[in-house]
Amino acid sequence: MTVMIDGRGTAEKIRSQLKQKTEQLKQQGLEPCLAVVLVGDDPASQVYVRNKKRAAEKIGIKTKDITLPANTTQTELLQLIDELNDDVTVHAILVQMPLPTQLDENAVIERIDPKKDADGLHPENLGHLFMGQPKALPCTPRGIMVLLEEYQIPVAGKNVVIIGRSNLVGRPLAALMINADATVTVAHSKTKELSSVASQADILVVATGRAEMVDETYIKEGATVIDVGINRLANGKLVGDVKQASAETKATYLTPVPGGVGPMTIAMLMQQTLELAEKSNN
Ligand SMILES: Nc1nc2c(c(=O)[nH]1)N[C@@H](CN(C=O)c1ccc(C(=O)N[C@@H](CCC(=O)O)C(=O)O)cc1)CN2
Ligand SMILES: [Mg+2]
Repeated sequence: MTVMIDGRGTAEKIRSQLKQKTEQLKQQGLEPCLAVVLVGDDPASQVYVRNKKRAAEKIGIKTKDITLPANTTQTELLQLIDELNDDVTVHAILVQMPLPTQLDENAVIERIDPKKDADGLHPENLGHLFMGQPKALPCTPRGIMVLLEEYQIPVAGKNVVIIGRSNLVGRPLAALMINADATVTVAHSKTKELSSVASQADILVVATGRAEMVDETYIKEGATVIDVGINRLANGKLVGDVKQASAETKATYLTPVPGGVGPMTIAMLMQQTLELAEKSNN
């Protein structure tokens, strides 16, 4: 029997707690505000940004919405970020990724004031995380840790294999897992004998961006499998990086797609916005 981890339900529970928290902050005269920056017209990004604004609105977090054309220059985007950094009414800044190819994502992230880093992706915040003293955290990895906690799945001393080494998921998740006393392997496209490496995992996290790449041959009997992938097939169906039916023959816990990790990313973004607002002096 596989327990399906309910990310949607967990995210909803967190959001209702955050709503109360927001009301308290407002009573204290603090109006939390998240700046949401979207460059270009990538349809998936438009959906994610809309969902983020909707989540903020439901919780009572104000958003400052900025949509820029696809041909925006690096100078223009950096100037916008400088303005948001200087705006005392803005507590958190989010730049939706990916950016159009003419823009340098790392330089953009680096320009955000680390104290307003809603996504926790600024090198200074990643540095704190890797030193075991986290401040702002990347939202998807944080959401994964919260789901494991929610389902009381122990991490300390466990073998964790993460497939994928992105700055958004794999690398920061490795740091969070190390900080939680796991034994961590980060595998990727150049890893030899990948299915054999993966099948050592008590907790297998898959963030490859390759639809249904992982089947039961990658999974140890009784493992927890966290599927970070979101892939839309030609027939319109949304699938993860894990073949779900096949994983269910082995996994004890499994995150579905949709309704697993995705909704937690947005809930964590909301939580971080409130935390940054609270830590600010305005
Ligand atoms: N600045 C950022 N850019 C990107 C991030 C991020 O955390 N910060 N992550 C991804 C996209 N993303 C948020 O931005 C995101 C992706 C998916 C979901 C989600 O809830 N997915 C649903 C399915 C939604 C659908 O139908 O398409 C689910 O899994 O249930 C939330 C956030 C890249 N860019
Ligand atoms: Mg680029």
